[in-house]
Amino acid sequence: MEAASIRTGLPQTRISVASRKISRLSGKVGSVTSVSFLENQSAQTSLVLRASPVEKAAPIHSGARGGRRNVVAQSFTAPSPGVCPFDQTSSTQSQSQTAEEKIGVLLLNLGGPETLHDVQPFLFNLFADPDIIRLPRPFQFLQKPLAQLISVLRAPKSKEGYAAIGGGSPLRKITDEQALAIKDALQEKDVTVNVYVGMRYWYPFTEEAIQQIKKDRITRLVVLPLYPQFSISTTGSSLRVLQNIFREDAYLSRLPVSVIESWYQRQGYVKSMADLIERELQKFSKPDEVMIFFSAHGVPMSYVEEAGDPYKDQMEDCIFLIMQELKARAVYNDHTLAYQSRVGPVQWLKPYTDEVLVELGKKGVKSLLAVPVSFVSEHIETLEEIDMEYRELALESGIESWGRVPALGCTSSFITDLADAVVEALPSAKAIATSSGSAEETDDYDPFRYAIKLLFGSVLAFVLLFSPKMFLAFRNQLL
Ligand SMILES: C=CC1=C(C)c2cc3[nH]c(cc4nc(cc5[nH]c(cc1n2)c(C)c5CCC(=O)O)C(CCC(=O)O)=C4C)c(C)c3C=C
Ligand SMILES: [Fe+2]
Repeated sequence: MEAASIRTGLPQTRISVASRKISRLSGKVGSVTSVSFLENQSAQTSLVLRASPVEKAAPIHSGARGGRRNVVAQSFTAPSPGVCPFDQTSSTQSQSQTAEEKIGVLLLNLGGPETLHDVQPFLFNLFADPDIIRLPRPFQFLQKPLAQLISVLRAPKSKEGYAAIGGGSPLRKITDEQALAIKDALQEKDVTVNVYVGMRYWYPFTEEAIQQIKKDRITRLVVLPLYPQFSISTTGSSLRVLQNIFREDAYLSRLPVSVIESWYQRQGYVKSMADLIERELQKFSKPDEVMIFFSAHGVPMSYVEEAGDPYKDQMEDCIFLIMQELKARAVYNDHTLAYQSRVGPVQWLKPYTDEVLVELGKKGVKSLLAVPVSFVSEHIETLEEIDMEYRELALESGIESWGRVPALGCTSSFITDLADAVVEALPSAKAIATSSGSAEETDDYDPFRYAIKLLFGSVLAFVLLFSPKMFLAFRNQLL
C-alpha cells in the first residue's frame, strides 16, 4: 500500500497550529499515517523487540468509573514473528533493552453519559475542551465558566435525547466490545497485546488508561483513535491530552508510540462500509433507485476555514472511496453528503442534514438510505438524531422509504482491518522527547491565579450571556 494513497489534507504546519503542536511524523505504515505527538523525535530512542516464549493469559477487566481499571483486554507476551524483529538502532537504551516486549493498544473515543445524571457533567467536560469551544486567546479564561453555563442550558435537550435511547450512551459498552474484538483479532495474528480504552469526556478517561499503561509497564504503544477521519475536535483533542500527559512523565516520554491519525482510506474500512451499504440497499423494493445519504457529524466552519482542520477534505475523500468501491461492485446509486448535529450560534459545515432531507423530499426523492459516516459505534446521533428526528423529517418531507446503515461496531472485516493497522503501525513507534510545557499550558497549575480567573470569568460570562440578546441567541441554538 503506497504512501500516495494517503490523502490526509493539510501540510504539517497547518496541522500543528490547528491541533496545538500535534505534529505529523514522517512515517507512513501501509495506508495508515503514523504520527507522534511530540516534536524532536530521535531514532536513538527506538527499542528492540525480543520475542518471548512466555505467554500469560490475564483476566479481562471491563473499565469502570472511579478508579476501576479500564483495561478491557490484557495479557503479556511477545509480538509475532510478523511484527518482530524491529531494527535495532545504535542507542544505549536499545542495547540494554532485554525485557520482553509488552504491546499496548490505546483506543481513543469520545465517551458518553451512562445515566441521565451524568449528562450535565459530561457536557461540561465537552464544552470545557478548548478544542470544542475555541475561544480567542484573551478570552480563554472564560472557558470553564462558559462550559458550565452552556452545559446547564444544553442538558435538558441532551437528556431528552439520551432518555429516548434508553437513558444513556451505549458508547462505553460498544467500545469495550471493539477493544476485545481487536485484541482477539491481533491474537489470531499471533500478536499479543493489552487493549486500553481512553475516553475524552467520560469514564474511563484517557488519564485512567494511561495510568494503567504505566502500571502494566507497556513497552510499545499504538494509539488508535476510533474516528475514521481526523478532526481537531476529536482525534486532535484526544492527542492533545496525551501529549500533555506524556511530556510530563519520564517513563511515558521514553515509550515508543505510534499514532494512527486517520484510517478512513484503508481498504478494509472502505470495503466494510460498502458491504453494509450494499446489504441495506437490498432491503428496499427498488435498490437502484435509493439515494445513498451520507450523514457526517459536523464541525464549525471556522475549524476548516481558519484552523485548517482536514476533517472536511477527509470526509469527502472517504465518501469518494466508498462510492468508488460500490461502483466497482456495479452499484451506481446517486449519493449525497450532509452534516448533522450542529450546536450553538455559529456556522457549521454545510449542507446541513435536516435542510438537505427537506430539499430531497421536494425534489421527489422517494427512497433514502442514511449512512452515518464519522463514527464507528451506535450513539445518540445515530439512534436518536438519525433514527428518530431525521427519519420523521424525511417522511414528512415526502420520502416514503427510509433505511439506515448500522454503525460498523464489531463487524469482523472491519475489526480485522483495525488489527492490521495496529500491526502495520508497530514498527514506526518512536519515543517522544521530553519538553516542558509552555506558559500557557502550565498556567492553570497555579491555584491562586486559577481561582481569580475563574471568578472573574464567571462574572464576565454571566454578564455577557445574560444580556437578553446574547442569551436568546444562545438559548435558541441550544434548546
Ligand atoms: C467525528 C465525530 C464527532 C465530531 C467531529 C464532533 C464534534 C463536535 N461535537 C460537539 C458537540 C457535541 N457532541 C456530542 C455528542 C457526540 N459527538 C460525537 C462525535 C463527534 N463530535 C459523538 C459520537 C457523540 C455522542 C456520544 C454519545 O453519548 O453517544 C454532544 C452531546 C450530545 C448532544 O447534546 O447532542 C455535544 C453537545 C461539538 C461542539 C463539536 C465540534 C466542535
Ligand atoms: Fe459531537
